[in-house]
Amino acid sequence: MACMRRPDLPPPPPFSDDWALFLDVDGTLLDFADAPHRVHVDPDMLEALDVLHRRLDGALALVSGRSLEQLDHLFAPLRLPAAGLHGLEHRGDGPAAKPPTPLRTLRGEARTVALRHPGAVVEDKGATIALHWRGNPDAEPAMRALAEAAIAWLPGYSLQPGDHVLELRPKGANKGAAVARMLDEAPFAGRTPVFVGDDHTDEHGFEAVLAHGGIAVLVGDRQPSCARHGLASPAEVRSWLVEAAQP
Ligand SMILES: O=P(O)(O)OC[C@H]1O[C@H](O[C@H]2O[C@H](CO)[C@@H](O)[C@H](O)[C@H]2O)[C@H](O)[C@@H](O)[C@@H]1O
Repeated sequence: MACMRRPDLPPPPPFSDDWALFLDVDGTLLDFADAPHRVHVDPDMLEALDVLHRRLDGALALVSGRSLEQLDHLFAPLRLPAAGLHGLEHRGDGPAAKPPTPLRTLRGEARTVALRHPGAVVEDKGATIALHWRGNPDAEPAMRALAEAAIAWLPGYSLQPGDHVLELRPKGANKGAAVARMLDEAPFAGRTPVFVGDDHTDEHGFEAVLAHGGIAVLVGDRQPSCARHGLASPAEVRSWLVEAAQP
């Protein structure tokens, strides 16, 4: 896949009712906040998502690093199709495996570090754990050191870098595999897939939709990227959705 520096990406083509729309959440639909629970969910965007979900006959999904539980809480009263934990969690699958003991040990140690660095956050998502330092960048070295030491005791786990965060999560699943899985099923199958995302983990989603003849839309200016279309910011994504939802 040719992933290049493309500084000036054109906006996505006009919205089409034959799309299957896959949307990343943080940094795409939502502006970043100092901590995961401090994000604001724009009510106009929620209404637009509801309209577009129905207009696409259900083929609109959230594809996020957050858990399904978090997504349903944030996007309530909507309960959209979704893949959580970077593709690890799918609706209808059984409960995720219990977190291994070293992950629970790490959680305790990371909470101690966070207490020493007010603003740092330990986000426990069950099978995965995210160590955040956006609210206190001084916590980054200690959080990194903890995560890097813990990974040696976590066979089957990998370190997932993100935006001011390092996550420990089971290997294997990614957003591209989640998109491919949904594209095999109704109501997504047979539609033109479109993935909108901002982060490194979204590149897997971009590759999956491009492999199906679809459209990849990068939010922001991270480079290099496989995306061939772009929107400048989450605010621009929200305006784009609200406009597309007009009758
Ligand atoms: O795949 P995404 O939907 O983009 O989720 C990626 C991670 O997003 C969240 O963390 C990020 O957003 C927080 C709120 O703005 C911010 O405080 C943090 O610095 C960002 O990394 C979420 O908390 C994670 O669980 C997701 O994996």
